[in-house]
Amino acid sequence: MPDLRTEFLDLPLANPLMNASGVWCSVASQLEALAECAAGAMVTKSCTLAQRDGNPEPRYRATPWGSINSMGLPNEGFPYYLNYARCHDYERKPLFMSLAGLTLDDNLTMVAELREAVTPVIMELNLSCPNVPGKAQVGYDFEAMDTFIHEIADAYDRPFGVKLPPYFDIAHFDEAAAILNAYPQIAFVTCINSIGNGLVIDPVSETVVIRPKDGFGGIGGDFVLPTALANVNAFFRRCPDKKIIGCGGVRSGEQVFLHLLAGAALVQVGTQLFEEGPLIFPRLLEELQAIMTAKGYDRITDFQGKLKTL
Ligand SMILES: O=C1NC(=O)NC(C(=O)O)N1
Repeated sequence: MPDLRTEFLDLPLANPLMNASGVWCSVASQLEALAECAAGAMVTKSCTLAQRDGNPEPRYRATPWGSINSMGLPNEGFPYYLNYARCHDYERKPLFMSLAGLTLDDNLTMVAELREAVTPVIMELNLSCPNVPGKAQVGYDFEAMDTFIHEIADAYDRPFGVKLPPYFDIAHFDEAAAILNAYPQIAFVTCINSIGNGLVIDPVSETVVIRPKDGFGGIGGDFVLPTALANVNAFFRRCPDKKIIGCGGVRSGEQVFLHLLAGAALVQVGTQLFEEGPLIFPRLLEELQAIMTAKGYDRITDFQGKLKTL
């Protein structure tokens, strides 16, 4: 039976799977379900300094190929998730905490408090929420991204990671990686967040399917897989001293396999977890093991990051 165990930042994990921030991780009951499920790690919903209701509903819609969402960062506020982080059983699995402050100052306030808190939680700095009306994604403003990371790295004393939007231009992969490589404290890069500001239209009602922003929202699911794999592999090639966490388009063991092949150390599940719940994890692990058995791989490192080119 192939061995799915792995490690991340010197922590042992039962397997490389975890939820994507925002899915099944907003309140304690969901977080407890993730702590008990088969996933090797877990991350909290991106939090802002204060509690937020988020955007008006309907703000999420599943489609045959994935999903569109404009949640607008609804969350219980930083203290709620910091309290959960204090109570989490780290022997069971690592916990990541996603921060998405609406301003640099808010992020610095949260990071300063996280620094003081005695907890082994791993910080994932979300630079890529596409759904807060009027707020451009920091990940698409390289000067702002450099400033945010510089200030936050200064204010925080531990390794952390960043959640990036998808990039679509080689020059942008180069520029983003150059910024990240200037900060050894950035231990990992999570690629990708949803593809921002897509538009799903119902042909029968001739209407958009979500209320916020005239129906514009982040796209997840099957359609984003090639872009997710490209971003994972682009940063895997450009940031040899950092780990890459893959996110986007995972609905079966095959896509987990592809993310790992492209260079991901861990793989996050979003849309399909939203639809299927935490029982998706045993299914994905079984499917991944079947693929590894068929290919004669005994462990993840037998193929991780070993994508071939022609
Ligand atoms: O970073 C985020 N990405 C998304 O696709 N949606 C959520 C949100 O809107 O809260 N945040």
